[in-house]
Amino acid sequence: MGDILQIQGLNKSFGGIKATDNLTLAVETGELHAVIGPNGAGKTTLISQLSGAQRPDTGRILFKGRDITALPTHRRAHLGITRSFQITSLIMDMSVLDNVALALQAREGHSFRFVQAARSVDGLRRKGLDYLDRVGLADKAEQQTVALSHGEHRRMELAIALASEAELMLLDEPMAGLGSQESHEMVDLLRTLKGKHSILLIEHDMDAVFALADRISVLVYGHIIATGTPQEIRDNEAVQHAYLGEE
Ligand SMILES: Nc1ncnc2c1ncn2[C@@H]1O[C@H](COP(=O)(O)OP(=O)(O)OP(=O)(O)O)[C@@H](O)[C@H]1O
Repeated sequence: MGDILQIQGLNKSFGGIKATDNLTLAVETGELHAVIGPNGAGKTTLISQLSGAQRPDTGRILFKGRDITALPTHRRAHLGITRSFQITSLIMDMSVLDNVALALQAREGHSFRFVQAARSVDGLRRKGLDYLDRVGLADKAEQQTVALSHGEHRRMELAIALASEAELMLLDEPMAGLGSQESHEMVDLLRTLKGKHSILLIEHDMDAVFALADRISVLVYGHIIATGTPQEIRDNEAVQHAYLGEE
């Protein structure tokens, strides 16, 4: 299938701290690739460089073979890369359906100011409801977003990510703050995306990571120390050492 994303020799420092240290990693088309690592390993800094929120000092990022290292976030989004969860995009005083409608409009390149008019268009409304249905929120469509629970907000974020129809989804800690029942539901939802989108998942919940990932890369001090299947990562001594070292 080939690689949808190639990260080549990426470096990013903050003062004396090397948050990204000669990082090389590839995400195969259609795979769910998780990046795990101890606190402060550089996961957020990596995803920020992939979304375009931060610029690497050196190194290259290729999306479908094209060098996107210097492109701003909106250009990357247009090419088919979306980042979700950690930077929330929900507008709390709008309805649940309007939030999804906004994402659909953004994809189609309309101005957000026309959301009311556009929502009345049957097609957009139907599509929005369809995405909400896929995350189990169709019955909440007309509610104010602020009235929903944290778990429901996370599912809304997923609906918005789906509405972007991105080929590459950067999922930044989708389980954060979820209870165990909600986490299970989120894992089930994310499983339904497998194969349809290429996914780079950053997540602290190891049960979720090992349940979902096709491959896992382990980041320590900004550097990938191992990449492999969940079983290979479980059995890897350097990985065990890195985690045991943390505890
Ligand atoms: N803007 C910044 N200025 C200075 N140092 C930073 C900045 N952003 C990140 N760092 C440092 O870079 C390192 C990597 O941070 P990063 O947040 O990417 O790690 P992380 O793996 O996402 O951590 P966590 O799992 O706790 O979210 C840390 O030492 C952090 O303190």
